[in-house]
Order: sequence, then structure tokens, then C-alpha cells
Amino acid sequence: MRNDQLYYTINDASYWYEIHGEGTPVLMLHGFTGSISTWSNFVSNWKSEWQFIIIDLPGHGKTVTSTPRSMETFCLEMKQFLEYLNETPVHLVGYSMGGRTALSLAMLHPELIKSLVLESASPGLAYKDERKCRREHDDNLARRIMDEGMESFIDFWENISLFSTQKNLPLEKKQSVRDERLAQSEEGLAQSLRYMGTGSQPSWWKNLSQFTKPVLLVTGELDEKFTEINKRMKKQLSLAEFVICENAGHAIHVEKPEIFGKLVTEFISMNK
Ligand SMILES: C=C(O[C@H]1C=C[C@H](C(=O)CCC(=O)O)[C@@H](C(=O)O)[C@@H]1O)C(=O)O
Repeated sequence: MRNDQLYYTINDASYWYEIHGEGTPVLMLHGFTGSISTWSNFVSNWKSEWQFIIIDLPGHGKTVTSTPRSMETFCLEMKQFLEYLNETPVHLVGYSMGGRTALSLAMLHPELIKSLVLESASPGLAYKDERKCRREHDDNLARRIMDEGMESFIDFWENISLFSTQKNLPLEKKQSVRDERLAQSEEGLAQSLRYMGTGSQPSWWKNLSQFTKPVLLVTGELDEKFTEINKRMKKQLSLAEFVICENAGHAIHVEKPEIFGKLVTEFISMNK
């Protein structure tokens, strides 16, 4: 049973990653304010069947980059990382920002991907003016983080409407999500928003229909915004499976971990 915890250093970046389990490799990418810890329960439940490769994205966890990472640069470095591990092709699972990143990796380097699971993700923003507006929004948010500090930002962030369904979670689970967010750095989150944010990445809307690998789209029924985005994605990804989880919000892996685990493992098992 493999259990590595290491840095992968490339250019001026040191990516912290863990590998747990044996068998077919599954690369898992967390969301904004998250880290490797996002997947702890999922990995411990399923590592007997799969080899999970989990990594801290730029600006998060223990990963350190001397200069900011664009989505394209990060994806190129992930290509080199997976080739270094000699673990290609991989099943790729991404949540929210990690889903945008997983989709970018799949669009830019499809040869690396065996299958793709996108939890509450988007392909970016289709129009130039949308992206410009979102970059300004995310730059303001980044400035707020630097001006007000982590506790103030996380107080704000965990109360945005997108996460309203998490208020019904048991206190212990809410605290665990909050602690993971608070463990991030102001500089890291600000950099993530400014360089890998929704408005900074390329739009993949026009590329989706050319993607031929198996795709599972997952959203929460109570997350209307991302469910609508994924309904549009499904029209482009005609062969994709699209599951809308009942009575769940944005973070299905937090709110419905058993359902999420079953969905993902059954999907990647069918596409081994
Ligand atoms: C609030 C919006 O955008 C953010 C929502 C989700 C993304 C994310 O990764 C959140 C993960 C979490 O906090 O649990 C994040 C991103 O993709 O970078 C977005 O900034 C929105 O309404 O679009």
C-alpha cells in the first residue's frame, strides 16, 4: 500500500502532493480555499481500490511558487508531474476551482486523461467582457483578503449564498471546512484568484464538443447556478453523464459524501 507525501519541484514551484493506495491512478484537485485535506475522507474510504494522487494547487496548502501560476502554466507542470510519476493516463476528479482546472488540463493535454469527473465546475466564461468583469471582481476580492485578513474573509466567504446549504451540516463538519479554509494564506488565495480565477482562465465552451474521453458532471440540485451551467455543458458534451444530486448544494463531497463516493468510484470503475 503506497503512502507517499512529497514535494515535486519544477521551475520555481514546489508542489506538495500525497499518493495513497494501489492500482489505477486517480488525480484529485480541490477547490478555492481548499487543500489536500478536502479529499481525506474520500481517499481513506476508497484507497484499497485505487491509487489517489492528491496535490495542493498553486496558492493553497503547502505548495509554494515564487511566481504566480496561470492556468496554462499549471497544466503544463501537471503534465510534467504525471510523466515524472509515470502515472498516465489518469482518472481526473476536480471540485469547483479544481473542476475548472481539471477541465483545463483535459482540454490542453487530453492524452493524460482516462476519464474526467467535474463536481460543480464550469468551463470558464464564454465572452471577453464577462472575463474582464470577473477579473476585476476577483481582483477586488483578492484586495479584500489582503486588507482584511483570513478570518474576516472566511467569515464572508462561508456565508455567500453558494454555500447556504452547508449551514444545515453538523457543527463538526462545518468547523472542519472552516478550519481548512483558515489554514490557507492571504497571499496564496489572492494569487489564486488573480491568476487562476474564473475570469483569468481560457474559456473552454467552444472546445467541449471535441472532447471524446468519458465525462461525469455532478452538481447539487440546490446549487441552481452551477446546475444551469452544467446543463449547458451537457449539451456540448453529448456523451457525458450528468447527475444532479438531490437535496445537495455546491460541495456534494461535503454534504453527501456517500453518494459522491459511490458516483465517482462507479464511474471510474466503468472506465478503467
Ligand atoms: C462564488 C462564485 O465563484 C466561486 C465559487 C466556487 C469556486 C470554488 O472553488 C469554491 C470552493 C469552495 O469554497 O468550497 C471558486 C472558483 O472556481 O475559483 C469561485 O471563485 C460564483 O458565483 O461563480
